[in-house]
Amino acid sequence: MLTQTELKRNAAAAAIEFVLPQLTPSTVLGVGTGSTVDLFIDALAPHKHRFRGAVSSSERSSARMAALGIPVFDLNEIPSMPWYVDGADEVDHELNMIKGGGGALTREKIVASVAERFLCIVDESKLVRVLGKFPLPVEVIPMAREVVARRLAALGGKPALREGYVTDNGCQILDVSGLAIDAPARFEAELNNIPGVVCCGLFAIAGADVVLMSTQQGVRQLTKNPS
Ligand SMILES: O=C(CO)[C@H](O)[C@H](O)COP(=O)(O)O
Repeated sequence: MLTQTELKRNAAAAAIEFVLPQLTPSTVLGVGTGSTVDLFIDALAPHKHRFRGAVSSSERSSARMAALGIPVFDLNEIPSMPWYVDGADEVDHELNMIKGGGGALTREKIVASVAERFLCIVDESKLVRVLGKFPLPVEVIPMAREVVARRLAALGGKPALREGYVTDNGCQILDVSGLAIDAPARFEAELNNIPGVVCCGLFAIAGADVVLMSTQQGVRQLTKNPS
């Protein structure tokens, strides 16, 4: 029986096999944040001479890549990238995701928006039928925290401040439990419209393009159903 860390390592290894043939000396990769991505970064480092470098979604991933000799670029210098590789807290069968358990949701959404495609790497515990069991992270401007919390409660959620946590952008996070998100793109748009919300951890308006999901039987590739 593989442990969750071993499953994450297998997903990271599968992501290396997936992106490696596509790397050229001019490729800049988008790299996300989290324990699965940490394993991806470690596996990517030995191949650093095959591509130009990376744009990262967090100070944490930037520091890890820099320590391993992977050049890290400012997003302002990079107009496009072929792939953004990141983990997720939940993924549904339509490849909508909840992200932000590690607090990097805003930069993740920004970097992902610049990439042509999103490659999501998860272990099988992250696959769900309906998103929302994992509390949805919502990054808020601190002075609007209570205003936003009331709006989230009115939408049926139970927001809880992530105590003592400040994002890389100097903001706070409300983790919203009690949601069953059956129309993820519509709900994402609704949350985006609340003044004071910087970003929500729903990735549905633009979800993943490919998911590599590590299971006890091997890594499965999920792709978006053509709509
Ligand atoms: O969204 C994220 C960080 O903001 C991560 O991708 C998500 O929390 C999954 O993390 P892990 O790979 O550690 O399970």
